[in-house]
Amino acid sequence: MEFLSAQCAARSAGPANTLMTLLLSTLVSKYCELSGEQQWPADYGEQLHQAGGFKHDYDFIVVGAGSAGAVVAGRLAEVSKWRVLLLEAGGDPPVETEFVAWHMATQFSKWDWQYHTQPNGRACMAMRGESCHWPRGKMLGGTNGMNAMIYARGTRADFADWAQRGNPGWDYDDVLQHFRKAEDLRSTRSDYKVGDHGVGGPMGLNNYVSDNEFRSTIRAGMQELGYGSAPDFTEGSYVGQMDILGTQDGGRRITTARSHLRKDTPNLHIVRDAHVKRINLNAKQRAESVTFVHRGGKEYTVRASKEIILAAGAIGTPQILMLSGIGPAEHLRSLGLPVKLDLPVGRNLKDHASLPVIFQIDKSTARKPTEQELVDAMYNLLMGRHSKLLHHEATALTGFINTTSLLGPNPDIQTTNFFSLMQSPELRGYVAATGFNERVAKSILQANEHSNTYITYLLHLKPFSAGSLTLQSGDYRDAPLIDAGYMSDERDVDTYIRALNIYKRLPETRAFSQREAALHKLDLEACNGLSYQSDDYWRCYIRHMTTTVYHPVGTARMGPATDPTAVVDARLRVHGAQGLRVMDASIMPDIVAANTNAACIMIGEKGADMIKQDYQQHTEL
Ligand SMILES: Cc1cc2nc3c(=O)[nH]c(=O)nc-3n(C[C@H](O)[C@H](O)[C@H](O)COP(=O)(O)OP(=O)(O)OC[C@H]3O[C@@H](n4cnc5c(N)ncnc54)[C@H](O)[C@@H]3O)c2cc1C
Repeated sequence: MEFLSAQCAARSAGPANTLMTLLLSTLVSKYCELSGEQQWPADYGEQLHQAGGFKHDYDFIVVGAGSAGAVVAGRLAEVSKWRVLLLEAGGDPPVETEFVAWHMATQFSKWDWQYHTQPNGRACMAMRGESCHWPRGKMLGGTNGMNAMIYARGTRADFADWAQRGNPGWDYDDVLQHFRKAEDLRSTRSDYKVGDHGVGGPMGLNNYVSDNEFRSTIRAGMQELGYGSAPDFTEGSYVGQMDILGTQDGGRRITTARSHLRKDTPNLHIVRDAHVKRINLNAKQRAESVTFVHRGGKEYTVRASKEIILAAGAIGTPQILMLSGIGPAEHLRSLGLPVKLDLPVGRNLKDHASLPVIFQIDKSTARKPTEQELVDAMYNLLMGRHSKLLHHEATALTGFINTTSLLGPNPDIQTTNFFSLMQSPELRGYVAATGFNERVAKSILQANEHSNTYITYLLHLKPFSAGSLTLQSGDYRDAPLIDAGYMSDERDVDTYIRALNIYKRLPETRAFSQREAALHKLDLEACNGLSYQSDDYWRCYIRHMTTTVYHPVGTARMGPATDPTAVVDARLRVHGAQGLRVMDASIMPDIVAANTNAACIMIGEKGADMIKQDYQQHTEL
């Protein structure tokens, strides 16, 4: 009572203040329940800290608890006689990672590695310093903890290409069983053909919760342009607009840390805040141990009797390999690092670029979100009711189109959609997180000043352009140098021009004109003098507005020993080394024509199965 009186001087004879106090303490305890330490497996780091060292060696050490690494560690630990150690540089995920509406909230926080690309005058030119921000998750669950959760496997053609490059066992029909092993399709819609998706696996998949009716405008507008809808994207041989599946259920995110790391696994030790510096190879190139820094202080070296598996992602894995002396010899020598194995680590970096196309809509009917709506959303969430925070406006609907042929089976552009009410805080958040320079940020927000806004992001699915990743020093704390490579091949610019010429016609459709849609002309200093919407204008627009859609892959590419671009073989073993494998986005021979998380989960499942086969172990649950 005293507390309330002091805060708001409410006159209460007693019962009102008592109830108010009860309400506040209920809200606080519900909030604390949303995300607590008890949800995750124990941190072995405390025991390590107390003991000052490890009590024994491990059979397997997995580096990185991300989309693939958590799967690998969880699956290996199913063999109860194996001792498995999982080292993760981050800690437990924050509460915002739980709910889909906050999927961008961890960017630029301590749960994000916060990488940036090198400016190169070809792309990212409307960003501050002409550099794109590349967020990567630093937590249990890795980037799966901060991603937009879209679940799409990739096309049959993607995996046929992987196999044809000399990687037996990676054709679509081979990898399908590993996708399905992880999957638990929870959607009750009739869209999904029985048997196409796995059921009963650990990773829950469902359609996003969304009541945003603008989805039907997008579907109708695209239909008028000749691009219809599709029920599912199982093999990627579909094109169309579809309500995609997500690694979430009812608006709550599911990461591989949640799906694959079980709390009651005594033979799996997980150490958080364990920043791996290097893998130590002996004279016979056998990976013997891992050296890491715990909690920013004490350094430990821990031995693996069987294998070490690197799953630190497309940036972390090549960095650790190079710091361990595995990489391009000349580059390592230039930094004074020892050369153990001369391999093209860090080359062949591929990413999906993303290009926002901005429309003003609903000029006469636009409205601002109210504070009351935000409060209601939080209150409903805490009370376990239907809440806007469980909605995913951005990606509930996704489109895949082929820009060269309306009927072409393999898409070259994917779209995700972002609808904002007038003067929306979400749009301001997006502009800040993407890192647009001041002039362009202001110009984007102008589109939202007096109207609602619709942004469609054009993702270029099969880029020819490739970049590279190198070290800036031999210090493990220094972020690597990233040349994203975007638009270094003119064919990628041409694909984008074709896509822009399709999407610029949306306002002409009946569906969009009913919503008073107009393409928003951005204030791009370098492009303003060019004829608006000409190919030259679009070229300039592309080079300025291109940013990442966060899918880097390929920096430790899979391929046979005869392939001079390959780092690991088809069983994911590092060429020339023993007891060392890579299992994460780095191994992709080429980027899949879909969001990359599903393929990373599959790589983790397949990689763990290959290890079990090699040691002739079967899963014991
Ligand atoms: C904002 C955003 C949105 C995205 N949206 C989608 C989407 O909707 N759908 C989709 O399919 N994909 C999406 N992606 C991409 C997808 O999430 C990634 O491709 C995938 O998570 C990569 O998995 P990984 O296992 O290779 O690496 P990660 O999941 O990044 O795991 C690597 C782990 O290793 C740890 N690590 C790194 N270095 C070290 C070190 N030195 N020592 C110890 N630990 C280390 C990291 O902290 C991390 O936990 C998105 C990505 C981002 C950033």
